[in-house]
Amino acid sequence: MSIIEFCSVDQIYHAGTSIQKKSLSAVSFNVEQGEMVAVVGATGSGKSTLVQHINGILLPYKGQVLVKGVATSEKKHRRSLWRMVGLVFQYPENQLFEDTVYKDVAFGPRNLKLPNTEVDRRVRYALKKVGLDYEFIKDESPLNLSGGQKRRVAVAGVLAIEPEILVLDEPTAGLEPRVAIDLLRHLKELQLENNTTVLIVTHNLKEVASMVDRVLVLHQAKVLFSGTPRELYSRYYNLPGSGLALPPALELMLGLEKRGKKVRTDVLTIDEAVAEILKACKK
Ligand SMILES: Nc1ncnc2c1ncn2[C@@H]1O[C@H](COP(=O)(O)OP(=O)(O)OP(=O)(O)O)[C@@H](O)[C@H]1O
Repeated sequence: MSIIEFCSVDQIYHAGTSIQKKSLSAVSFNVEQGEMVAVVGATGSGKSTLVQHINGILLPYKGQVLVKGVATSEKKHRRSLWRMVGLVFQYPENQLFEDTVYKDVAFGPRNLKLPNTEVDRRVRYALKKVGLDYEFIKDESPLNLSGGQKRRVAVAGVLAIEPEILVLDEPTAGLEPRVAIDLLRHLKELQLENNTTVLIVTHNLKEVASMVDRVLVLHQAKVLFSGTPRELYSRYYNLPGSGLALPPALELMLGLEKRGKKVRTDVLTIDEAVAEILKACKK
């Protein structure tokens, strides 16, 4: 059984009014336990709408979303769904409201009525997972932190709930590239160490292409493609309107191919591109 199943899901905002808007149309896909999936697509394609179905903030207008085999619409399972699925909204740092980092990260576990020792363990664990030094940062006011630090604290607040499924809507938006890559690296570690299922909504597939197992491309409320990043890039030209940018390593390979060099055109990383260039030089 897949951990997440979307079965022919339609979503309509303001249904039955003159301003109704279909933002998901017959969306079907599965996510396996422990997978890391990127959700990409042009602005307005339905990415945020889609991920808000996973913890039941939005319920399907038609069809079903199942998490561990249970429909998100089942009221009696709501609490366990919220514990299982951690959702990090766009710009989550706007929701930091406590006077210290410690209290902010502890908010979720305290809400779960966990004993203080367990709350403390989780705060330490979550801050470490996002690359922050517990002793250094725990008593700081969130207001005094840099943008990147605030983002990490906000993500730590969700990690402290220890969700089995972690959904992040544009987690690197507005961060400088070095900070963004570091945060993504920590999310990858979390996936690999804890078998956490991770879904990342992003405009920047280039940034995550080498770390995700699968990419889901949305286009005008529909799933246009679901497969590995390599499969996606090898079919890139068949995906008009997806608004995808190529990773620099792949652009380099396509440039070489245009100049008559026989190189692989499914590379994702600079290391792979270097290996191809060295091979081409030897020929
Ligand atoms: N609360 C809402 N009320 C009405 N329409 C909405 C609402 N939220 C989103 N929409 C519409 O649904 C469609 C999908 O929006 P959504 O935010 O899911 O797209 P997205 O792919 O996440 O876009 P972006 O990349 O710009 O964040 C858009 O046309 C949007 O205008």
